[in-house]
Amino acid sequence: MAILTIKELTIQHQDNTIVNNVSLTIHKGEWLALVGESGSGKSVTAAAIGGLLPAGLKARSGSVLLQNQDVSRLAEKELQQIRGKEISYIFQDYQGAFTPFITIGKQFDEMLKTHTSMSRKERTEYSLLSLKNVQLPEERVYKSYAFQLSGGQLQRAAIAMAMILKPKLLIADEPTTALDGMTAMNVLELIAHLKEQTNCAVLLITHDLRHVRKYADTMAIMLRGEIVEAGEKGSIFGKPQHPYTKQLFAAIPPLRETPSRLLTIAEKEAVFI
Ligand SMILES: Nc1ncnc2c1ncn2[C@@H]1O[C@H](COP(=O)(O)OP(=O)(O)OP(=O)(O)O)[C@@H](O)[C@H]1O
Repeated sequence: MAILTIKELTIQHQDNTIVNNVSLTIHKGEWLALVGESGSGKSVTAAAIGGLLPAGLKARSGSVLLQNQDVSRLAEKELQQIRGKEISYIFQDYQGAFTPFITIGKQFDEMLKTHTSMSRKERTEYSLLSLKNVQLPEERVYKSYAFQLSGGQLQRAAIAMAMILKPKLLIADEPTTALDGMTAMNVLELIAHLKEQTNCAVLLITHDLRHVRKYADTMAIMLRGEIVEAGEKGSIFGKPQHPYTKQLFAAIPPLRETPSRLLTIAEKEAVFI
């Protein structure tokens, strides 16, 4: 079942076309990786899905269907209902997921208060459970402010919050770029685990082809605002068609020459393919 269908989406900034005629489909439980050079329009496309286009950018044509609902036609108030509940985002800037001077617990509570009819007790219990589910010390994190947590902990908390309402689609825009290799792997493992638990669809924007190789089912490659190639990960890695895709794969560094005994298990797993 298709969860997200983007049809011929074109986004403009003044007279510049930023995203040109982009079409994409992601099915229930599917993990799609969107890759491509910097500035190719990946984040703008992702932002358009939830109606989060920055000021000055405008969808000129096309549609964004969440199942059968065209979310590109919705007013901001309706979009607010959908964001968090049906479509959730996590970003590279995990600090930005939380308001600095409100405890993490209070922010979880507000989210549940806005979107569910849970009682206060249920909300607290469910928030604690969600934090525990992402392997955080739930009582402590619940009472903490964002600045009291490490980067890895904060990204886990951001993921827990993004998943708390069991969205149909999780959009992860370079969620590991600001994290060290080991923490990045753990965060992706966590997303994979939550995806298994909820069977949500995942749209992952990344520059790291190791992560695509390991986690994605399908992939799409963007170049200068257009999708130049899309399909099953295996067939694209096995037989890339577009010259840009070939160039992208050719740029993957060869296996590190570090003696294997010096690599930790996580690093071994993370070695470029
Ligand atoms: N608010 C804005 N106003 C004008 N142009 C913008 C704005 N936001 C993004 N752009 C332009 O849109 C284009 C696509 O940007 P986008 O952030 O989607 O690229 P990207 O593929 O996600 O890049 P990266 O991998 O570096 O994050 C870029 O040329 C960028 O300069």
